[in-house]
Amino acid sequence: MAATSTPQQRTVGELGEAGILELLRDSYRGWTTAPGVIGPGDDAAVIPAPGGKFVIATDAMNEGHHFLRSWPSGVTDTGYSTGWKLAAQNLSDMSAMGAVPSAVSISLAMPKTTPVSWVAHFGRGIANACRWLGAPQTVISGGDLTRAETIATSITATANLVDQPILRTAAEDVTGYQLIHTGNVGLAAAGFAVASHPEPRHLYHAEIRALRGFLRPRPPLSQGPKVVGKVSAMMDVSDSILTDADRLAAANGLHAHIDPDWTSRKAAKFAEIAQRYEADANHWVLTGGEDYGLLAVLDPALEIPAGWDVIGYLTTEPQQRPEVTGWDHF
Ligand SMILES: Nc1ncnc2c1ncn2[C@@H]1O[C@H](COP(=O)(O)OP(=O)(O)O)[C@@H](O)[C@H]1O
Ligand SMILES: Cc1ncc(C[n+]2csc(CCOP(=O)(O)OP(=O)(O)O)c2C)c(N)n1
Ligand SMILES: [Mg+2]
Repeated sequence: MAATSTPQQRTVGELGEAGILELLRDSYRGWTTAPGVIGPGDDAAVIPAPGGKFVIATDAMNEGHHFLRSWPSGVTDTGYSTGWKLAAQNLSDMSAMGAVPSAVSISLAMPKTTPVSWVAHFGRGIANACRWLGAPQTVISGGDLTRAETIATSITATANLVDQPILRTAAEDVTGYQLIHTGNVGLAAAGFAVASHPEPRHLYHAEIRALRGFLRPRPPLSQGPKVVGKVSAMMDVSDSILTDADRLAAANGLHAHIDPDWTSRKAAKFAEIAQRYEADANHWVLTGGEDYGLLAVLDPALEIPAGWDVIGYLTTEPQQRPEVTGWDHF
């Protein structure tokens, strides 16, 4: 190791692959084993799937497109928030199928100049998201480590079904069914505005809350498995209410009507921040992504599950939409 650098300045280039792996293993110590599990260290891991089938999905977060280490507003991320958010969004996809997470496999590509502390915080963020979001049974099963010009991360998550999976397409005709939602909405978009502000400024409590929602989202993980057998279709909201409600509706050959009163009620919470950032809070609620709430389709004859809001309904009538309804990478 170079004698010239302090622990804070050390980079992964000084550690080498084996050293980085050791560091990562250390940062999520205690998360790599469980009964019946063969964890990191072999060519692949072995994870129990008691139902005979399991749920699996991948989501990536790349520097410059999903996160920055240093935002224009002066807000910085040690790596912890990136790890947290990467885990959160993958666990959210599991919950949106009505499943309980079983494992996450982590891919990390980064420049040689990446601080060692970034990697340690990244690993800690993943483990802590699993713990505090209510998925402490999740095993960190391993991953992959490579070099790249900027940091590129992804997680492949697996989960076990509690019963049948909840798909985007319902088994029955859902015309006139209610659209229900649980979780945050508009909060991450407000936080994105705060983080992106071109210069540092004093942040008020509501802005710090929004920032936290953007950097470390809190998907309502327990709600997905809880509504199995109750809702007819479901997905999580990563891109925006409008984009994702339209996707859910289209998967059922329908259109999504979103209640303007619900939008205004949600937007009212962001009135002050929106004013400060010369933004439209309604727009944050409808077109902002990254809150990872759940959107589901419910038979109007059924009781609204606790913690969910009715936000609209499915209809055969096409709906008016703004030109841009949400996030699109391309
Ligand atoms: N590179 C890929 N190869 C194959 N399928 C993909 C790829 N990228 C995305 N998909 C699939 O396309 C669908 C939509 O992806 P995405 O919009 O990322 O979903 P989500 O919002 O749930 O993360 C998913 O079923 C996903 O598995
Ligand atoms: C540096 C930076 N620029 C822009 C954004 C905003 N942003 C990036 S991805 C995204 C939405 C969802 O991401 P995606 O990768 O499409 O998730 P998926 O649909 O696959 O779950 C948003 C609003 C951000 N988080 N960070
Ligand atoms: Mg995806």
